[in-house]
Amino acid sequence: MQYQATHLVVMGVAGSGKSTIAAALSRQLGWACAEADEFHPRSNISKMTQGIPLEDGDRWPWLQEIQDWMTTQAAAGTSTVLTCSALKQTYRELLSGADGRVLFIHLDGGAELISQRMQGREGHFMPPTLLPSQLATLEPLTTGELAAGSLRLDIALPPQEIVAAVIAALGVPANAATSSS
Ligand SMILES: Nc1ncnc2c1ncn2[C@@H]1O[C@H](COP(=O)(O)OP(=O)(O)OP(=O)(O)O)[C@@H](O)[C@H]1O
Ligand SMILES: O=C(O)[C@H](O)[C@@H](O)[C@H](O)[C@H](O)CO
Repeated sequence: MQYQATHLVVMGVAGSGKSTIAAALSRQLGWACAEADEFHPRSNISKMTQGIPLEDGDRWPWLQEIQDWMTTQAAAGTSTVLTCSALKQTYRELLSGADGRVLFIHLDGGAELISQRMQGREGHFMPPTLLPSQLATLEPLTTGELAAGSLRLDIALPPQEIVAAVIAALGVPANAATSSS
């Protein structure tokens, strides 16, 4: 099947490096970039800021908005890079309903490393105390999802190696990926 657009959903728990990797991928591929956190209603941000984990009911309308955004971009022939936790397979199924080819890039790593990174950053609404619930909710990519082209990458690698691995796996035409970092 020929797709008009590809959507790379950079997924994983809070603090796994989604924003860092998505920004670099978007820069190198020249694709539009969006942060799923910008689609959350104020009530979701308020909950998380208070250290209260989101539930399915908080996430469905938010995920639908993100799916709609991807479809709008695809209608204009625009490929995208998105950050989105996409913790459960059912959430990924909803996102995969967007027009275009939807691939997930799971930034996978251990609790200790992610916790250290969350504690090392400043000015973010997400408290490190929510990491255990994020990890408990996470459903790793299934063999079916991996066979369909989604990828799991180890966040112990430096960002430039993660980005290079994604671009190599995508097999994008040489003119779509630039050498700038
Ligand atoms: N591969 C990496 N190696 C070293 N440090 C990294 C790597 N990826 C991200 N970081 C650092 O880890 C911290 C968390 O990364 P980032 O904010 O991109 O995660 P996130 O998944 O977008 O978080 P959130 O979902 O909570 O917004 C940042 O300080 C970032 O600079
Ligand atoms: O599904 C969720 O619980 C949320 O999307 C969280 O993962 C955060 O919004 C994000 O990671 C920012 O820290």
